[in-house]
Amino acid sequence: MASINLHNVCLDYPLYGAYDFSLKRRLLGHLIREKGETRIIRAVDNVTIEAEAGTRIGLAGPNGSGKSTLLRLIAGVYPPSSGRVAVSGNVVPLLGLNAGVNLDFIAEDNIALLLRISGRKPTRAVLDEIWAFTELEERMQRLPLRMFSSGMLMRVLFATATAFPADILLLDEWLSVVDEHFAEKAERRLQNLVSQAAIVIIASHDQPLLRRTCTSIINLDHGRIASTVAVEPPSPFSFELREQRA
Ligand SMILES: Nc1ncnc2c1ncn2[C@@H]1O[C@H](COP(=O)(O)OP(=O)(O)OP(=O)(O)O)[C@@H](O)[C@H]1O
Repeated sequence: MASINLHNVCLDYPLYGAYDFSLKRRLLGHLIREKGETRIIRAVDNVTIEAEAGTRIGLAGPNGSGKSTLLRLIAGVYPPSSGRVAVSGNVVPLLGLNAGVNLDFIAEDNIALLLRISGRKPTRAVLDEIWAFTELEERMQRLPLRMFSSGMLMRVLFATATAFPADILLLDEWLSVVDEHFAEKAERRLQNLVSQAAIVIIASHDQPLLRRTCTSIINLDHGRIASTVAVEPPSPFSFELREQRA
């Protein structure tokens, strides 16, 4: 049974030498370093979330409020600095362009590697289906990912990550780099995957998307949960009204 339990979770990013970039500080060095200077950024601050099968959570909040970091914690990319993270079920994370690929490897090898990491066998049929979904030229399969544009790279990552259903689907806002045609096609495939997944967590600035897809929206602010809002399912009455008007 799929579940996610985060209990009082914090994530601190260490800032290695980040205070020494200014010229003044480089020249004056230790002389101007204030005592007790913070050398971390707390990106996620004391967050508790419980999700069971059927939960669809939207993560909202301004830039830098901790949405992506929270998704990475759930995906196991980062361990928490404190608190407890317990996730059960197979997780498909769609977390962005640099997630888990080697840009020097050719596209086909990257796809095979990503499939193996998620416990799937990269058979010829699976690889062909994924490549057909990308709509990229056949020959590009044998080119290193370094030669792909952002949108092309996203097509490859999206097609691979969504090739199989997931228990837990984690989505960061990332479809922005693909063109309109692929975005429409991707949203259809995504909605299909969302409907099959037990738990879905989406980080986005797109409120209508969150309201269409989620059962609740968590608003983050400086890494903390500022509020949690339940999303009302569209009432059958208003649907009937709309149908009658049409
Ligand atoms: N690798 C990193 N090293 C240091 N600090 C980081 C790192 N990644 C993110 N941060 C910091 O952590 C905080 C949260 O960032 P995060 O990317 O999780 O926010 P976000 O809500 O997803 O933002 P956006 O809406 O812009 O995507 C920010 O203050 C950011 O500067």
